[in-house]
Amino acid sequence: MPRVKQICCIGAGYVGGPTCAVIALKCPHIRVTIVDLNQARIDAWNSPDFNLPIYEPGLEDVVRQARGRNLFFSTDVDKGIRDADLIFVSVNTPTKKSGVGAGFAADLNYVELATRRIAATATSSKIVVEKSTVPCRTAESMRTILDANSKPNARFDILSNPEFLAEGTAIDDLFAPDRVLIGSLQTQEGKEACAALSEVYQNWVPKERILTVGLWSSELSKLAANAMLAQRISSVNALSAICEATGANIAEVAHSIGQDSRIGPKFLRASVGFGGSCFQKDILNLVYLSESLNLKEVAEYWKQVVTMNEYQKRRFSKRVVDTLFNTITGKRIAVLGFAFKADTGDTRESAAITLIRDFQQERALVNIYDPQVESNQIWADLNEASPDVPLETIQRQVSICSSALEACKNAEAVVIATEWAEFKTIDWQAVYASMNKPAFVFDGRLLVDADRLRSIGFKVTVIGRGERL
Ligand SMILES: NC(=O)C1=CN([C@@H]2O[C@H](COP(=O)(O)OP(=O)(O)OC[C@H]3O[C@@H](n4cnc5c(N)ncnc54)[C@H](O)[C@@H]3O)[C@@H](O)[C@H]2O)C=CC1
Ligand SMILES: O=C(O)[C@H]1O[C@H](OP(=O)(O)OP(=O)(O)OC[C@H]2O[C@@H](n3ccc(=O)[nH]c3=O)[C@H](O)[C@@H]2O)[C@H](O)[C@@H](O)[C@@H]1O
Repeated sequence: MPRVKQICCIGAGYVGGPTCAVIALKCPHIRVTIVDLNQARIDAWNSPDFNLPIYEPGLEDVVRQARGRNLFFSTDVDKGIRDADLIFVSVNTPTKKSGVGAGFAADLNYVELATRRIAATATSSKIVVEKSTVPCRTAESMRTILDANSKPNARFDILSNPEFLAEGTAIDDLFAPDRVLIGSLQTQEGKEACAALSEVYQNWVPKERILTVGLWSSELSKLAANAMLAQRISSVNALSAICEATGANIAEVAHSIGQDSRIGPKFLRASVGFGGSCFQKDILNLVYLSESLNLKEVAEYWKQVVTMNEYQKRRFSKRVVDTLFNTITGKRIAVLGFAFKADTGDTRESAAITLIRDFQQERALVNIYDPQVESNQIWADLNEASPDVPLETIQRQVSICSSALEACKNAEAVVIATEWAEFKTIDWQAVYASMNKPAFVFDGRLLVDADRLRSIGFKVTVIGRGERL
């Protein structure tokens, strides 16, 4: 198998952009072109002042070093495909909104369109790599489409190479991944294609961290990893409810169980609920797969992880209402953080959206502050969350603020929805002085020093702690 010289990545999103920018940085001998149908997105990747379409610590530096050298962004999808010997398919795979499997199955329309485009355009042999998260055996459908539509002389090898980066730490994750997973058919050609992709990663990833497995194992491992990570959060959040009812402290419980080396300390932080574009979507995908395989009990088991997450969000907003004397009508609530986690501007499935919708339904006034999320994104998300409420009505109830201090002014309560580091160092004394009394803080992220805030005068409620205000 010849060495990979040109890579094309279809999809310039949160995964395709950072992943292939890092490949370009680490492999100066490979020409990497990232293509997308979305002109605005490509323009942003190409912007002279590096005003990139996604916020990710360290990303700008990578793009500055590689762009124009061996990293290119383009809307010319066909040229990208034609020139490449290896093509990543890194398009979105959202949950289906209608038709068979609506609400559970992955919408593979974008993967199919990209695959058809490859078949229609390629005039020489290619390695096609599934980077998107897809249901088990998607590679088989891709093969059928490619075989039925390919031009003479074009032969395709299909690999699965799921991505495990987390937003906010994408560049660190890509520089030093726990593992790179490559799935291939166990044929001679499949193994050679796998070796060619492995060689690309070996430019910076130690060989022992590159795992090569069968195609179906690789596809399923991605869904399984996300399901198990989300399951840990739902487990710890379920325990947080018990803590609140008993006086135990979830931070102490998580620390105690995490010291067991079989459990480990990571990913045990109780929260207002997990968000992000993938956990819920991938679990629902696993639920759908299990149901299609007639594995009803397995489907129910995984579904409970999502059910618990919904319960956690509801439980938190109810606690806010209960604590504020059973009504928040006409009261001003400052929500600090709108992104689904810190260090990203991404709001997909953010718990903050559900909380704010609940507060709107209770007819509260809401002030929002987030250091990275753009106002138009916040309005779009709130509009989508309450499709029956006109945007003008939402905008009469909700204000977007440019600092935490501004958001908290004249508020009855502060709700911490995202764990941005800057919320730890707010001038809480000044916040207290500017709020109505009694001034409440609801910490949904185990972020603040509750005792210090109480000494200032705040009444503090922390997720997973049931003690006095
Ligand atoms: N966001 C994340 O942190 C992670 C996402 N994933 C998976 O990676 C995949 C991509 O996710 P994101 O990058 O977040 O999605 P995204 O929505 O940010 O980006 C996907 C891009 O693909 C483009 N696209 C769609 N169809 C196309 C076509 N036929 N030709 C050219 N461009 C096309 C869209 O315009 C969009 O810019 C999904 O399957 C997701 O589950 C995996 C690991 C992490
Ligand atoms: O497939 C994907 O999209 C990615 O999904 C997650 O990454 P991401 O969603 O970007 O971010 P996480 O750090 O996993 O956080 C997800 C959500 O869980 C929450 N969380 C995380 C950890 C924790 O202990 N508690 C907790 O509530 C976060 O605040 C956030 O809302 C996985 O961590 C990645 O490995 C995976 O590649």
